[in-house]
Amino acid sequence: MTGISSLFSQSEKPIGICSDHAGFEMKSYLISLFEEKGIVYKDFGAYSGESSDYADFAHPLAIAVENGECYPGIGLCGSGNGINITLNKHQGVRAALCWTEEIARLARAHNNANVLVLPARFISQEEAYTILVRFLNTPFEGGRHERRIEKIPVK
Ligand SMILES: O=C(CO)[C@H](O)[C@H](O)[C@H](O)COP(=O)(O)O
Repeated sequence: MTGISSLFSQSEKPIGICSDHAGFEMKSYLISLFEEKGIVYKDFGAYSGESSDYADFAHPLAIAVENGECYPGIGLCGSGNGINITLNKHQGVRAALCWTEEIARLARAHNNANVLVLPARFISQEEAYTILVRFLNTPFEGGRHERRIEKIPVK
């Protein structure tokens, strides 16, 4: 598997990233990796570990992914559910809550997920790194999965 930096060089857009307070520490860890590897990103908050509301950060990230400003997105909260539910209110977002490398692979290969959501209170930093690298390095398979994702938006 190739690493974060080699994959990201294929994207012309910054990674968009957000969390609430529960995901702040893990977001900071991922941002430190981006900075170390020269990966361009845009941080949509939270900007501290002080108690906050995930929707305040998830909506701006979702809009940035929808309008093409950022790709892919990464969202983090305690369980991942609050951020994930909010992101998926946006028609142009396919956010996938991933807690294993295999689920991350399937989120890209089958669902063409454009936002990775991590449950920060339930995985280690090492697991987050592995999940993220797998997500970034897996292409969408298309075929039958294309037909299925085309049926997702509410008409
Ligand atoms: O929205 C969530 C659960 O669905 C997130 O995990 C939040 O981070 C969590 O609810 C925050 O909980 P806290 O007790 O306010 O820290």
